[in-house]
Amino acid sequence: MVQRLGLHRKRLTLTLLVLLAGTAITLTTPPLLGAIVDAVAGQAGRGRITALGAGLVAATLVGAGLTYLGGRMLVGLVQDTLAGLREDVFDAAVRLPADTLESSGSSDVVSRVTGDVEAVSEAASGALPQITGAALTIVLTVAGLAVLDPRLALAGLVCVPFQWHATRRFLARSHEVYGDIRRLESTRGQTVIEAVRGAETIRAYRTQGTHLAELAGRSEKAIARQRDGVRLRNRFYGWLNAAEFVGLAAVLATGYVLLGRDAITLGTATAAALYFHRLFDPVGVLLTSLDDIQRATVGLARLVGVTDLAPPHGPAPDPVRDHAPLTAPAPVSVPDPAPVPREAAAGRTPGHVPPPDIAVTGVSYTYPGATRQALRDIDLTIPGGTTVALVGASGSGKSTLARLVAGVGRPDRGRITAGAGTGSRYLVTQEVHLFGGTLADNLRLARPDATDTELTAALKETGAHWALEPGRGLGAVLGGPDGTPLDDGSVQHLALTRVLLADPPVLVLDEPTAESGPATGAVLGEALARVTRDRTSVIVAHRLEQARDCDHIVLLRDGQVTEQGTHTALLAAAGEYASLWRAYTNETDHRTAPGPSTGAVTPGTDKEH
Ligand SMILES: Nc1ncnc2c1ncn2[C@@H]1O[C@H](COP(=O)(O)OP(=O)(O)OP(=O)(O)O)[C@@H](O)[C@H]1O
Repeated sequence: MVQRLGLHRKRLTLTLLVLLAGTAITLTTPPLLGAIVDAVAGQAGRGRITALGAGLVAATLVGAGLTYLGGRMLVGLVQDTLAGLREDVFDAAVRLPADTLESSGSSDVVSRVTGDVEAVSEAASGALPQITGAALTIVLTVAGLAVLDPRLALAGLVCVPFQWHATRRFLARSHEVYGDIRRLESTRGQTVIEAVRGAETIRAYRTQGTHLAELAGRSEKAIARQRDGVRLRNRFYGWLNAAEFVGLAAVLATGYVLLGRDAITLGTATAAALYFHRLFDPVGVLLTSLDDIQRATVGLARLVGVTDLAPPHGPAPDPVRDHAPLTAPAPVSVPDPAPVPREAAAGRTPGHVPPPDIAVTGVSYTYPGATRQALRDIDLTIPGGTTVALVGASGSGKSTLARLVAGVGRPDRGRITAGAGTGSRYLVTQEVHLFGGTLADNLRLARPDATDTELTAALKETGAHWALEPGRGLGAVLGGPDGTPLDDGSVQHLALTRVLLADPPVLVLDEPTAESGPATGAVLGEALARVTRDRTSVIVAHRLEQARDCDHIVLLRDGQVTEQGTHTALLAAAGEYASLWRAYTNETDHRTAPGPSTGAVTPGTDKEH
């Protein structure tokens, strides 16, 4: 912030000069009033009194005008600086590592880029000009009071110990209280967002009561802490009022004594009391602004926290080491996150960047807070350009391994490499989103510079002809309140088309083919075959049919690899995969619609990661 203000040094100097001039001119009014009192008491001529009166009016008008102008200039300067800060924060937020976003919760980041920016913005545009004006007024008024009569200035200092005590007590507690308030508000927001996102699941499991109770508990905690904040402020203001009372009483009593001894004139005593009274406002503003400053520093700390978390700009990081950053701005569960290397995007010939080998060496992983390892000592080699299917019962670790390969999260032990620092990995998760906007907008998320012809070609290549039918097309608005709703299968079809546009060398797909609508299982299967061509792909295969068509199959159980090989080899080995396949084919023989989940226990798709 200070660095950004430094960029406008000349503007800042001019602003401070205008404010200084305004304050200095305004401060001539008490001595002018004192001179009028003396002129009246000494029965001076009407001409002198009129001249003094005219001077008073002129000083008031010019002082007020300059102070107003200086304030406007300062607000403009601060707003320009804050606009830059907002851009920095937003830029950093969209580059946050995906697992950082997931572990801190999206509402925390949202509250940082909205509530916290707002707190800083309010303080900077409201409090900062006031504080600057107040500080100038205090310095010049105390100087004026000392020039008028140092004894009266000393008398006024009686109020300082009261203000000191009040401020120290306030500062000692307020940082903690305001920090708590913002944190509690953010967890309350998180509960609401989670409940809205998981509304279907909550209804299905009839846990509305538990969620409401949790929300009520969090709200009560936030309100109780807000009450503490109000109490703290009230006590602080009470002490400030007492300080003003004691100080003014001391100045008036000293003036009375000095006047009695003829040491000062009535005009000087009047000017001193006016000067002191004039200090009330700026001192009050300065000390009560501490309130805003405290809230702003809490907000600023959280904003800087966001910019510190984000990886620095520069060459695209290797997602395995540095986590895959998000490319789309909003939701946490953005399905296709990793950026596309420029060469790949520009060249866009499949295989332009040679698909690298993937090596998984001794990888173990435990979710934060979990007691059981989700993955144990996994060793895998996936040759470049081949497609590997991960199969296994629900909870065996397929999604966890897929996400680690995609660079979302780091293994606790072991390492995963995908070529020597080559390009990025592209993840399509179970939660594919339709973003508000046209079909073209939704596709260009993967490659912003794609032409309409390229978008159309990609749709045709993945067999998404339904998207180009009359009444639809690239300009059709999808998602949002005015958009055409799309079924899950079609949304996934578009996600697969995006893969083609992004053209990543490594592709990770988790549950990419839930069929529905015009995008049937067969159509999606063909699209999948097309998008995995010429890349190294890892597919979480929930239906064994998908696994059969892959080059290599890896069977997981309890976080460990129990079998691996081609479909034919695994059938010949007559092990666990072979019996799963038998069970699967028997079952599909008895059904008209294809396939159950390989997750034999619970095939749920609303599991949260
Ligand atoms: N966010 C999480 N926090 C804690 N534990 C988790 C989390 N996600 C998954 N797990 C646990 O890690 C283990 C592996 O889960 P994972 O989702 O990788 O299995 P999966 O084989 O993909 O299952 P499914 O077929 O149901 O998607 C399971 O025991 C699961 O309960």
